[in-house]
Amino acid sequence: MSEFEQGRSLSPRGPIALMSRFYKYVLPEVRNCLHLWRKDAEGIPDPELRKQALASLETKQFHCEGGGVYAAGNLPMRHILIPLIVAYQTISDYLDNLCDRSTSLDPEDFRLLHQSMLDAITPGAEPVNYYALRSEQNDGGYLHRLVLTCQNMISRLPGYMSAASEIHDLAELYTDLQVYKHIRPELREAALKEWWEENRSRAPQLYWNEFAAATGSTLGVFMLFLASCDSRLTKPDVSLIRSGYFPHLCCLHIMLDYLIDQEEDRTGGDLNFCNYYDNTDIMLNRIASIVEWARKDVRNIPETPLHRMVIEGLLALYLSDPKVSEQREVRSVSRRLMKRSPLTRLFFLVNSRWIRKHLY
Ligand SMILES: CC(C)=CCC/C(C)=C/CC/C(C)=C/CC/C(C)=C/CC/C(C)=C/CC/C(C)=C/CC/C(C)=C/COP(=O)(O)OP(=O)(O)O
Repeated sequence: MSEFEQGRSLSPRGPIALMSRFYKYVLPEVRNCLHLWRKDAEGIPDPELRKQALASLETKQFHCEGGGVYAAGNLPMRHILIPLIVAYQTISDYLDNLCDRSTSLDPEDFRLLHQSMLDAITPGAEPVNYYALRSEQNDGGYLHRLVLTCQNMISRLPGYMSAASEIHDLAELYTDLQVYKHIRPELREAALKEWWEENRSRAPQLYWNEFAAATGSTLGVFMLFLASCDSRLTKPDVSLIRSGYFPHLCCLHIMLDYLIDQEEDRTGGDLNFCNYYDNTDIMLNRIASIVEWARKDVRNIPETPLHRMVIEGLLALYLSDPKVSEQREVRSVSRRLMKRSPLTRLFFLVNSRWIRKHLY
C-alpha cells in the first residue's frame, strides 16, 4: 500500500521541504514542459498567433513555475500535475495575450476563445475552432494540443469526477472575467459591476473590483487538481477546499498581481483592480484584510501548512518583484504590507530574489 493510500500526508510541512522539492523537481520539470510548448509554438503558421504564443511563454513563465508549487504537494503525481498545470496556465496566458492585443473587441470572440479552457477541464469534450470569430486562425493545432493535454492528464486523476463541477464553476467565472475585462473600454466597468451584482452572494465581504480579481486566479483550480489525486475525494471535501481558496486567497493573488502593475496600467489606460480605492491607505487596509480572511479560510482545509505557505509565498513572490522598487507608492504599500513578516515569508522572499537573479 502506498504512503498516499495509508492516508499519510504527502504535503511538505515546512518552507525548507517545500523549496527543496521546488528546486529539485518542480522547477526543472516545469521548465522542461515550457521548453516543449515553446518548440510547438515556434511551428505555429500564423505570424500573429505565433508571436502571442511565444510572448506568453517568454514573459509569463513564472506563472507556470509558481503554479507548479502545487505539484510539490504530491510528488508521486507530479508527472500528471506538472504537465496539467503548465498546459492549463499556458492556455490562460496565451488567450490573455490574444485578448489584450486583439484588434476585435467582440465579446463572442473572447468567449469562444475561452471555451478552450472549459473544454480543457471537461474529459471527452471535442475541441472546436476556437478562432472562428477572428481573422487569425491557423495555429497548426497548438491550442487543440494544449486542450487535449489537459484532458489526457485529468483522465489520470483518480478523484477528478468529485471535483469536476467546482473546477468548471471556477473556470467559468474566469471566462466571464476575461470577456468583460476585454470588451470596449467604456463598457467594461459597468459590465463587471452588473456581473458582480449577480454573483455578490458568493463573496459577501468583497467589493466589485475584488470579486473580479478573485475570479482571475487559477490557484483554486490548481488546488482542486492536486486534491483530485486522491481517489477518496468526496464532494463535501471539494466544497471545503474551494471555499478555502475562493474568494479570499484567489483575490489576494490577483490583487498582488495588479498592485505591482499599477503604474504601468495607469499610464497605458488599462483596467487595474487596485485603482478603485479613494486612496492608498484604503487599498492597503483592504489588502491586509484580505490576507487575514485568506489565512482564516485555509485553516478549514486539510494540509493547512501548504496553503499558509502559498499565502506567504504569494506575498513574498509579488512584493519582491523588481517592478515594486520602480514605483514609489507601490514600494511604500509593499513595505507596510511586509512589516512584521513571518520568517516563512522572508525565507520565500530570499528564494524568489535568488531565483530571479540566478535562474532567469
Ligand atoms: C520566481 C519564482 C517562480 C519564484 C517562486 C518560488 C517560490 C518562492 C516558491 C515557494 C513559495 C510559494 C508557495 C509561492 C507561491 C507561488 C504561486 C502559487 C504563484 C502563483 C503563480 C501563478 C499561477 C500566476 C498566475 C497569475 C495569473 C492567473 C495572472 C492572470 C490574471 C490576470 C487576470 C491578470 C491580469 O491580466 P492583464 O490585466 O491582461 O495584464 P497582463 O496581461 O499584463 O498580465
